[in-house]
Amino acid sequence: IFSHTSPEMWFQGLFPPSVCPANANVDTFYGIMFDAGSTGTRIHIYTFVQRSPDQPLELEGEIFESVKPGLSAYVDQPEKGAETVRGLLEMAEDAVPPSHWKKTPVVLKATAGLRLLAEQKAQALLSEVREVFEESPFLVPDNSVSIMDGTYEGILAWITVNFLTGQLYGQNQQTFGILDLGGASTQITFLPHSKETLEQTPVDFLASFEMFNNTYKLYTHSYLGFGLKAARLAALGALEKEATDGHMFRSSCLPKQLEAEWHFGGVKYQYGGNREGETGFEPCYSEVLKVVQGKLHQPNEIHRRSFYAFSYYYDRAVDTDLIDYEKGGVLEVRDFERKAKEVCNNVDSYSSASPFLCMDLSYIAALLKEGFGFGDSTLLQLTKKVNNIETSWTLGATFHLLQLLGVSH
Ligand SMILES: Nc1ncnc2c1ncn2[C@@H]1O[C@H](COP(=O)(O)OP(=O)(O)O)[C@@H](O)[C@H]1O
Ligand SMILES: [Ca+2]
Repeated sequence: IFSHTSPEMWFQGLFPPSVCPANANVDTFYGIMFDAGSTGTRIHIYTFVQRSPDQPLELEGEIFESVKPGLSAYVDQPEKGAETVRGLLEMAEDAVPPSHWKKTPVVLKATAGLRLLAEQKAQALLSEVREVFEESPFLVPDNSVSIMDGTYEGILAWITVNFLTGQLYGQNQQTFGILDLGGASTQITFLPHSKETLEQTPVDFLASFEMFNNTYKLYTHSYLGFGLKAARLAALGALEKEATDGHMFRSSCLPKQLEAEWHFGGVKYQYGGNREGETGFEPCYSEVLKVVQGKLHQPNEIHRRSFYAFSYYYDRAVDTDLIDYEKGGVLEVRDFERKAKEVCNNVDSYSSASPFLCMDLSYIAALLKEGFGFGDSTLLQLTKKVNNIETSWTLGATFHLLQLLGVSH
């Protein structure tokens, strides 16, 4: 039965991979990146292989885990917050072989949740996390625990998506823009082709960097306070008020009879439906419109670029069966508005899913159309994973980290 097998084939199977001559030079590297988001903390453990010293690293796989709530919910209990990081880091001890621990870097970058906290409180949280890192067996680079600048959030997510879809190397590069809708902030990033865009854009919306022997000048901006959950508070009028305690914030986007409370960023809010007044899509849309109208820069060129959208764009599209949770899909901007009408005009029958569904969908429609200025028929690619890797800024950040440490070229 082995007569068709050549001798080389025979021997190949006999060598364990690490001593097999064909693989003699293969090196494995690991990188651990924490995303301390406003609604949750996530660990991404990436595995890379290098087939020979003169070849680039290849991404082999990712292990991903997350916990809720995010660090900012522990604003007055920093040690407890850091414990959530410790729990996730223990997973990394199982995922990375002990022989590699000392050279595997671990980094945490916090986003909008911590940007919104008082400086001192945010620093207290970060310093507790630093202690957890120092006690771990991993490599802790300088400045390994920090709040990330919003500009990087956009650039790094852009790198991730365009790397995973194969746009950053080889011929025929047609990069995709990205739209990320977090809890507290939202990002838009794309590679402008036209000179007009570069001329008409405020300089702090443009960022240049080098990657894989190319120079890119990206349009990118992170809007703090325009994430989905921050937008809920803005729509409810809860951001203008000094004392939120005991005040009931009402909205035409919520089920009429609803009264409930909600915790975000360590603050408790009470909210409810418009018992006396109107409810439904029309009044709701004008509420959320006030949050975005005239507040965002509208680059003309977005009408001619293709965009990937993720985070809450993805989650709310899944919640309303616009796309499949596993497969994602392609939507038009108008699909969000259509769903918003459907949900808002029957808000009571959807309230078991989430009382905020009408408000969230209306906000997404308003953000896309009146905020960024997208057309009704603009196509959005909704994706959670590409080739089984999460479409998160964390991969771009890990590339950058390995480059800084001299592990990759
Ligand atoms: N690794 C991930 N893959 C896909 N979606 C993610 C990932 N991490 C976070 N999200 C999504 O991001 C949204 C929450 O944003 P978050 O990161 O907590 O806030 P912010 O970016 O404003 O700090 C949620 O929709 C969540 O599903
Ligand atoms: Ca995020």
